[in-house]
Amino acid sequence: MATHLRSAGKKCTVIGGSGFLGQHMVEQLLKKGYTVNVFDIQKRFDNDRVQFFLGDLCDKEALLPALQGVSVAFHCASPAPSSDNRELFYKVNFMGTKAVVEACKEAGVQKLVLTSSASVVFEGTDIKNGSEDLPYAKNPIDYYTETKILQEKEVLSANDPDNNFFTTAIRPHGIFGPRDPQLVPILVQAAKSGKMKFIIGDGKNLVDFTYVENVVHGHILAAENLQKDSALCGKAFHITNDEPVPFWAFMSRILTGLNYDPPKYHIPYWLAYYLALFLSLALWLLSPLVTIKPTFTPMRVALAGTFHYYSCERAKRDMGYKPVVSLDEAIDRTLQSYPHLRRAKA
Ligand SMILES: NC(=O)C1=CN([C@@H]2O[C@H](COP(=O)(O)OP(=O)(O)OC[C@H]3O[C@@H](n4cnc5c(N)ncnc54)[C@H](O)[C@@H]3O)[C@@H](O)[C@H]2O)C=CC1
Ligand SMILES: CC(C)=CCC[C@@H](C)[C@H]1CC[C@H]2C3=C(CC[C@]12C)[C@@]1(C)CCC(=O)C[C@@H]1CC3
Repeated sequence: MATHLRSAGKKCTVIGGSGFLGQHMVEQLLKKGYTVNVFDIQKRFDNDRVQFFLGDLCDKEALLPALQGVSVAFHCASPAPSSDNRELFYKVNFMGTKAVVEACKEAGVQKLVLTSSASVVFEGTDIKNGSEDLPYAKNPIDYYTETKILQEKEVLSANDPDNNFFTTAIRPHGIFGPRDPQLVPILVQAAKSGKMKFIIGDGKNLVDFTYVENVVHGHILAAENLQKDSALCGKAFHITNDEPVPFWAFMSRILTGLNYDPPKYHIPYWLAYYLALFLSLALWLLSPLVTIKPTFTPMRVALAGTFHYYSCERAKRDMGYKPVVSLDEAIDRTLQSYPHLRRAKA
């Protein structure tokens, strides 16, 4: 059945709809004929076709009005990974997700689609074409990932066909695209301050970077295929561009596309990792006196220096997923969307 027919008359709520992924979700859902509510702690855009509900997702009572008459809830809210705030991650990603599940059940929402992360299985060592059968990381790379694991377990175990409540989780990796506040802006900031001179390791490590529209496509397919007895119930799915790319080739392409020099000197992975670890320990000791956010954290070094790419075969098989925008096209569109970050040519 054509997607627009299946989605006719569907009402959904995007929790975290003011964020980078959330805003792209809203745009595509509207295009596909959904009626869209946004629930978020902040309002970051205006759209007459969207009903906004401002509130904290940890508060079940605040969530309930946003979920009335809704058949699908997309939960893509999270504190930013760079906030590095353990209590906040635990409160929002774990306790808050429990409140989301409870509120969905109470409001009679039938489907809950969580935005998880492929990092839930990443421990800082190589993963090549990893499937969803990999175990959750025993030693997650940071507090953010630790609570993404708790969150995913909470949502998947809430799948309850007897009570007409179905859940699934999408695990994207390295989302990028127009309006992303993380990847390109952080990279350009690092280049401006002369910190993008080194390639960590030999530069051959393959990584998934996933264009935001492909991630959105995966979420919408998940919602439309999630139903009683479907293979999606209570399961997680990798959504990638299906084109793993050397991490440093991707970074170099973004940098050169914005007129910055690509990194060219190599630094051994272990040296970069221990330098970053030493720096974060030093900054932690100094934290009562000064707050400095380092560009190179042990987590970022691990992400930049190891293989970590994932198979999306399960999503292809069970929901008919196929990336809709190629990596080349995605990079071009992304570069064009950041004219303000482009360095003027000398
Ligand atoms: N950006 C990436 O590369 C990846 C992101 N993800 C996941 O995708 C989801 C979306 O990420 P982004 O769009 O990049 O983040 P974002 O920071 O742009 O958006 C998150 C949104 O959640 C909202 N939010 C945070 N705490 C809230 C609360 N207590 N109550 C209500 N709303 C709250 C924020 O206001 C924001 O609008 C997150 O769950 C993230 O963990 C997963 C893999 C990779
Ligand atoms: C080495 C360096 C300073 C690179 C700059 C780019 C980084 C800011 C990004 C490269 C990989 C990205 C990534 C995430 C955030 C931004 C990067 C570190 C996530 C941690 C975002 C949240 C997730 O769930 C996993 C992502 C993995 C990749």
